[in-house]
Amino acid sequence: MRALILVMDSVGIGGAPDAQHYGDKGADTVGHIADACARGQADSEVREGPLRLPNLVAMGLGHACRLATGRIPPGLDDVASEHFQFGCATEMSRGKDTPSGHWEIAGVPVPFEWEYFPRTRPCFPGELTERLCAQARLPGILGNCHASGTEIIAEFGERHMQSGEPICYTSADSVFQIAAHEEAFGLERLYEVCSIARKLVDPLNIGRVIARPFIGNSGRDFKRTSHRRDYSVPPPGRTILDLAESDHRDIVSIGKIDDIFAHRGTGRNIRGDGNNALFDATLKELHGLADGGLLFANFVDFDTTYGHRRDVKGYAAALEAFDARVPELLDRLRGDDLLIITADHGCDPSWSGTDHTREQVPILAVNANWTTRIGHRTGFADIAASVAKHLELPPLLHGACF
Ligand SMILES: O=P(O)(O)O[C@H]1O[C@H](CO)[C@@H](O)[C@H]1O
Ligand SMILES: [Mn+2]
Ligand SMILES: [Mn+2]
Repeated sequence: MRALILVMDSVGIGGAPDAQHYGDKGADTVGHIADACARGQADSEVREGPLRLPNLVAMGLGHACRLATGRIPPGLDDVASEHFQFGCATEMSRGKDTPSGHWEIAGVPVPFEWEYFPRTRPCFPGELTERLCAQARLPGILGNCHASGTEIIAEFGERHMQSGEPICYTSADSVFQIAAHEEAFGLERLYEVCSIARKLVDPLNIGRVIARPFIGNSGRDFKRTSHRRDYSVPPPGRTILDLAESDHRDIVSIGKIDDIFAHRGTGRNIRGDGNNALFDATLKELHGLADGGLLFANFVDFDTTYGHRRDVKGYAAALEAFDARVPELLDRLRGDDLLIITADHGCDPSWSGTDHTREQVPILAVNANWTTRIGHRTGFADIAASVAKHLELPPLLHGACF
């Protein structure tokens, strides 16, 4: 009896009742990708035609979409197998960011409002910039605005390599992001600057500082590397990971889960460069996961490589690639294991801007002993509540078991 939570980062399914407060009314990551595919607008060298996700659809993805928005997106209308349970969930936390989504999945909705940096230029308070430069011995910073991470390194990367000023930017999330060249500036040096920044933004109630290292020689070929690191504040309550740790369970975190939970209760952490490598790591670690253990994985490419880049074709291909690997996972499950595939927020690649979108998320579950319908859940915390019950851990403060 083990439990697995797989988060497809940003794979929202639309229909958030409060989406209009975020400027996201109508945003629908999976739905709009499926629409573009059906129109033949997502054909590429690696895929073509309608969106094909036979395995996730068999798990109930199409029906989860219908629960959220009232319609099954084109291509996802096959029957769900009775071996699986499906549902959808609205988020209770007010942030549509990665930590808020993951913490809520883990049983801790965010009870407060994050602070955000304004859409001005400069976006960071002068005092913060001055302190950072003084404490980290920097000649200055570049950027100092809201930006897309790939666009801003193309714009300022070369100047950064010459001057040694890191590129600092933010987004609609509560983040202070620092991009620097891995060789010219140095990876360890970047991490050091981020640690200093983390302390400086603590009193400002900023959720994360993010190191964004890149390589390359010019604006035309700069490429971000997998050495990204997130400096998050710890979750504001006991998560399913904390419960499992207190009970000495075997815990494995895959990908950036470890950073998102500020290394609390995250057990053995395995990194991987891209969704495929993360899937390999998930399969490998599942093999060694002890009875009563918990595996928590994040698949970041959907969000970082396609959602924020507003790359519909790439996102469609990434969904199909993930889907194609689902049977490998199902084959390796034991009869009494619980698997939940879900998401933390949306990032509709057809939407304006480059930020996340407020959406509902799918809950696709497999557990041989379950017959209950998951249906429409208020709050992602029902996932943790159900995992706690399954693993025979004490109940969490929030959430109701499916
Ligand atoms: O544009 P990039 O650098 O990918 O940044 C994105 O990634 C951040 C953290 O996930 C988000 O806040 C968003 O701004
Ligand atoms: Mn995310
Ligand atoms: Mn993101």
